[in-house]
Amino acid sequence: MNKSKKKPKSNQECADENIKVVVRCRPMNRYEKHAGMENVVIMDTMGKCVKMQCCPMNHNWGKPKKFLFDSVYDVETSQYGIYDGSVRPMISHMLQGFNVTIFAYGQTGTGKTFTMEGNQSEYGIMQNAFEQIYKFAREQKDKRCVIQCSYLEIYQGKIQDLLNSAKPIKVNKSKLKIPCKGLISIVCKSVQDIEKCRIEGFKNRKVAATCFNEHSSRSHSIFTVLLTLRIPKTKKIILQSKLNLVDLAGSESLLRSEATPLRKKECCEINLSLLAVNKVISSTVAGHAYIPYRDSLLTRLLQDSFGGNSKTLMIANIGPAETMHKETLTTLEYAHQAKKIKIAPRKRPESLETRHRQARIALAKCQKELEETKERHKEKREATTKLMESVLAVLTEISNTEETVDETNESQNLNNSRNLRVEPLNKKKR
Ligand SMILES: Nc1ncnc2c1ncn2[C@@H]1O[C@H](COP(=O)(O)OP(=O)(O)OP(=O)(O)O)[C@@H](O)[C@H]1O
Repeated sequence: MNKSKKKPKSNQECADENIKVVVRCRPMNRYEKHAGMENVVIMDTMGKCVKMQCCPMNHNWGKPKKFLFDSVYDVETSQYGIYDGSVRPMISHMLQGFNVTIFAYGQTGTGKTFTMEGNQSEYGIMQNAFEQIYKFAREQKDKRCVIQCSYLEIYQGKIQDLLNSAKPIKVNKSKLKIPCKGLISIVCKSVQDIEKCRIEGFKNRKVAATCFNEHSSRSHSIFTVLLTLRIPKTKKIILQSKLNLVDLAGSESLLRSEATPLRKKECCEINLSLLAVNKVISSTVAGHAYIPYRDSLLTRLLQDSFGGNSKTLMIANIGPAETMHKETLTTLEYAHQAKKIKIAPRKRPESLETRHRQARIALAKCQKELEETKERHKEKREATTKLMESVLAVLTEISNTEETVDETNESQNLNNSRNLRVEPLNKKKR
């Protein structure tokens, strides 16, 4: 029998333009090199594919696992290389009015903070993004461009304002959307201003040495840039968009970390919130009606990036060493799954204008229908009145006729009775 087998869709075919997933592999660190570890990851930048060798530690050699992504960056890729290849187009979307989220995801010590924040010698995504945004702002000669920023971290299930550490952020648990009321937002007139905020906030982040990373972030951080473009005379907003730059804390194995009780507690919180991210990704991809955004603060804050009105870039950071094999595989599997999420962002404020226009059109349509119905009713009422009049006329005529008939009958009866001869009752007919 000639059974036509359905060709399985490759990840590229399922690709949704609104969520891009790229993978970046950091070089072996000093410790890994010193220990002479095997490299278990092959980064095929041209083929946009990551091949994962089976782990020599598990003596489980076989065919390497293959994962396709939107882009793949190997150890040779510079910070600017990843910016130019995958981040610049996202910032361009933001400058066109879309909300954009860029987040670094992966195991501890794989280079998430390095990718987002850079170091003294190389800019990270954040500084390069600021340059691009302010270049755009400078070009807006006849418009007023306002850029604001806020910077928060989620540490042990609490939100902390990194630009105003004195003020705790109240979490409104009943609200599903944005639970962080009171977060400070600073207007920044230049790249220097916004960079000052980033540095200031970065200093306030919870960082600690762990056995995997000397400067491990113990919290998830979200740096938000809000761009508003107005016409100076009318103050009308012609463009408003938001950029979320997210540096997630890395997942780490409790069993493998020789951690203090505090580090273990932090580790549990981090792993739980990352698990919540993974659950949100799985449920969204599976098309479940209920997506568990409420499982953690992180997923509540990132709700828009996974299923709402945002274009999203996920940078999955991995390490090449055999000791990280299991964690790298998990990161790649989740990143691969995230690629299948479908989101439909709308431009802002075009979306607002569009919605207003659509509402106006709908209103005009309703008014037209109302008028038509009124007209139809008027016609019907007139027809009904006419009909009623005709009915009345007919009824009147009938009653007149009846009266005439009655009168005729009465006079007839009278005549009849006059003509009647009263015969004696006892007279028999012959
Ligand atoms: N692509 C890279 N090139 C050179 N060095 C890198 C690269 N990626 C990471 N590193 C270095 O690796 C170390 C760990 O990186 P980083 O702190 O950014 O990891 P992380 O994923 O943010 O970790 P954590 O989740 O624990 O915060 C740093 O010293 C960093 O400079």
